[in-house]
Amino acid sequence: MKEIIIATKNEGKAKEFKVLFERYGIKATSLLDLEQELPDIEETGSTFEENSALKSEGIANILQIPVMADDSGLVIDALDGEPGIFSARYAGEPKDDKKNIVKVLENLKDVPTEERTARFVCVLSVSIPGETTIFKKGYCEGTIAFEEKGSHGFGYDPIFIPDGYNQTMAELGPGEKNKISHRRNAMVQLEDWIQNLR
Ligand SMILES: O=c1nc[nH]c2c1ncn2[C@H]1C[C@H](O)[C@@H](COP(=O)(O)OP(=O)(O)OP(=O)(O)O)O1
Ligand SMILES: [Mg+2]
Repeated sequence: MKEIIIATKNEGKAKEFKVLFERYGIKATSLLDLEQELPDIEETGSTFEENSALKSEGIANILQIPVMADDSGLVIDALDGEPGIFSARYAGEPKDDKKNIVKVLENLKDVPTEERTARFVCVLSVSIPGETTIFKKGYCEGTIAFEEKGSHGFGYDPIFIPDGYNQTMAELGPGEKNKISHRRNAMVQLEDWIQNLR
């Protein structure tokens, strides 16, 4: 079976990539699956693209094989785009999904439904040693709920209601999420590259 390394230590992402790549007959291996302990890469960039490239290039340079990375986050209009690239550590270190959700709900407590628009953003980067890194960006539009609901997924899924639904991403579950997510929307743009993977 063909294999791709995903430079992530996020269990939720790793799980989704396994399912998304399985459809193409490819095994997605995350850093959580590797015996070799790889360094935590500091996300010091100022864009999703820069941070994704730091991860894919950093790990590709060490392993000397093709590596994909995902830098993603939640962009909320009423918060001028926050938490954005700071989504993982919005409520401080160490990163904590639950505290991040509490902080978003608190910041939006006086914001009415029609002004709670937001989108998930995912930038995928693929780095092959000796080649230029390629990027694909996917979005998922929605609104921020007034309370958390649902137990599937990870991160901000319990407070994100995708457009066209009246349940949160965490209520919808993986089958539906993998049809409409920002991650899926970025991945479909990589299909040609994926087909040529050896
Ligand atoms: O589908 C999603 N559903 C809910 N929340 C999500 C999603 N996608 C990204 N997010 C949130 C989680 C985290 O707060 C941040 C990603 O931060 P990001 O740096 O890309 O990932 P991370 O540090 O968790 O793992 P890693 O860098 O090892 O891939 O955006
Ligand atoms: Mg990260």
